[in-house]
Amino acid sequence: MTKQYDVVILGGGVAGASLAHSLRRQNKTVAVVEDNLFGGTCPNRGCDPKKILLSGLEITQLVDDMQGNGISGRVSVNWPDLMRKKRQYTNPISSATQNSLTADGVDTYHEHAHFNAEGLVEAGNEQLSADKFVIATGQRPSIPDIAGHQYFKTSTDFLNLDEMPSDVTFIGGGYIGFELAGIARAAGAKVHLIHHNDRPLKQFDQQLGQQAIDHLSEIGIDFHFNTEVSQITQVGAQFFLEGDQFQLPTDMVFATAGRTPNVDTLGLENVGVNVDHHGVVVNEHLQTTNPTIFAMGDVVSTEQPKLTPVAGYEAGYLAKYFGGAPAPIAFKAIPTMVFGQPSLAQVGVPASIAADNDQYLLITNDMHKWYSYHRLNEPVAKAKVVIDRNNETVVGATILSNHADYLINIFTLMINQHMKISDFNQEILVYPTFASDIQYLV
Ligand SMILES: Cc1cc2nc3c(=O)[nH]c(=O)nc-3n(C[C@H](O)[C@H](O)[C@H](O)COP(=O)(O)OP(=O)(O)OC[C@H]3O[C@@H](n4cnc5c(N)ncnc54)[C@H](O)[C@@H]3O)c2cc1C
Ligand SMILES: NC(=O)c1ccc[n+]([C@@H]2O[C@H](COP(=O)([O-])OP(=O)(O)OC[C@H]3O[C@@H](n4cnc5c(N)ncnc54)[C@H](O)[C@@H]3O)[C@@H](O)[C@H]2O)c1
Repeated sequence: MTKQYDVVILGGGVAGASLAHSLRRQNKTVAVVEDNLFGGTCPNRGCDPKKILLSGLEITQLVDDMQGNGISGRVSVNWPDLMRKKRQYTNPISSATQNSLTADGVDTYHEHAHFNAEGLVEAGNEQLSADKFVIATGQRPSIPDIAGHQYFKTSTDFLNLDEMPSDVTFIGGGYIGFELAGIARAAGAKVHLIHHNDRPLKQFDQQLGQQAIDHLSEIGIDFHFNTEVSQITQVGAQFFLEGDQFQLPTDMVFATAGRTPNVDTLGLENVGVNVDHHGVVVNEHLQTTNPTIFAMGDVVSTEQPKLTPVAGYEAGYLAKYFGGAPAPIAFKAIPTMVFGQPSLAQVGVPASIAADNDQYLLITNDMHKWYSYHRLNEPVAKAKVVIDRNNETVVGATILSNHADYLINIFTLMINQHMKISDFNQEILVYPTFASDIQYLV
């Protein structure tokens, strides 16, 4: 028998679960179909577990930085213990998310969802019909198609490692490669990061990106740029990576070469939903080429970065749109950050654009001797701030520092609220803090 809903959501991740709760507040009948862990990537195998493991890097680095400045004696990461803490956090997530949906009146199906030839969603033995369907199936790690690709591990495997191997290699120098490399290094592994060109972290300011790489090289990460790995072979307990004039033995190799939208097994050809290389094609209402089917979160092919707050924002948009608000979706400036020691964060107009345009004033500061950074002996702390000369507002910022997260969020507020620098400087902020330093940065 076919079950009828107002809205059926494919994927119970960040976007799917959030939309389902919002629609229940409008008294809509809702079903969520999830084939893996409810809660999706971020809390189970992404942002949150990663950041628990990152605490090993934060704490060991802080203690290292302070040696000879009132702190003596090193600390080390106990990986199995840190992993236990991570699992204490992640293990309950899926059932808690599913229970919370059910308690809110959402029907949940723990099945793989796909559209059948009749245009209904099949979830195991059930057929689900709806006024509107929403695709929120996210992305999965891309595995480079090379000989021996079966030996690749993924970020999901990394975030669940019982033991940290002595020697690990990441192929792909983006967010995930850099973040996991820092975590592995702090846990005592010899770390290699291989990137196929000379422009890793391509979304970020090149100069500050290079300074992050210089620092990570100093703490022992081996970077191999302009290097294509074409083959992986297993030799005993190790893996042997080979490319043109390149050979590297390693204990474990991780594919961190991007992510692929989960669209291939959804039966989208049955319902006339167009996809491209980046995901589901949508219009300014997140509506696909089939007017009854919408898409949101990581699975959509849009220029916005694929991040948890973006997925949540899109879910919020669709809840309002389904509730009768007709405005197209609009995005403000979205901050992004590679977590590490230091972290690299960016929002708004990039420094590279500002440097060639008279409309903008580009202010660059080395802050590592400033009081807040000096106090903790931070080795690297730099900022590039872009100011619009026409109205004296901040329009862009890139920060390289252990505390970039604090600063980038404040710059995001200033940018999106079009706050004049003179108004910001009138605020009385807690001193001495990284936030109060912003008044010296602009
Ligand atoms: C290692 C890592 C670290 C990250 N760190 C950060 C970070 O620090 N900050 C940040 O903002 N973002 C981070 N992200 C990105 C963030 O996790 C995603 O942007 C976010 O999870 C997207 O939410 P979503 O709901 O669109 O997709 P997801 O959370 O991936 O949810 C999609 C769900 O759909 C399910 N699904 C897929 N196909 C089907 C199907 N056919 N039927 C039923 N269910 C299906 C999946 O199992 C999944 O649960 C990270 C990602 C990774 C991998
Ligand atoms: N802190 C965060 O917010 C955060 C953290 C992790 C992930 N994410 C999200 O997850 C997405 C995916 O992250 P990612 O790091 O996997 O992808 P990415 O696109 O950021 O980086 C992958 C890199 O690998 C390179 N590459 C591709 N094929 C390669 C090959 N064969 N050999 C060597 N290098 C290769 C690409 O040029 C690219 O620079 C991000 O775009 C982001 O949306 C966000």
